[in-house]
Amino acid sequence: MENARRKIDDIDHQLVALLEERMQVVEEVISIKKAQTREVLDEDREKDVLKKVSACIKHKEYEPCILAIYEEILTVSKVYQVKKLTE
Ligand SMILES: C=C(O[C@@H]1C=C(C(=O)O)C=C[C@H]1O)C(=O)O
Repeated sequence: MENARRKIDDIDHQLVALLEERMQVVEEVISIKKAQTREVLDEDREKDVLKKVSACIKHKEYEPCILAIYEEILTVSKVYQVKKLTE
């Protein structure tokens, strides 16, 4: 059990770094949307993101789990953008 949990802790460490990196790019998107007065929601882009994510998944049995996580990432990304664009 300890060994498995150590592996999960290590993966979480990597995931957090990548999520922080993703949010930093979202900051760039916020600046562009502000400058171009564009909507936060871009449904076509979201469909494309989810399509690309699905295509990366090697173990198809994990697809529903990973897509559920991604739906949440997209939601949180939009909530953050709306907050930053309205404050
Ligand atoms: C980041 C963007 O804003 C929103 C959030 C997205 C994301 O986090 O990937 C994708 C599309 C948009 O609904 C974007 O437009 O690229």
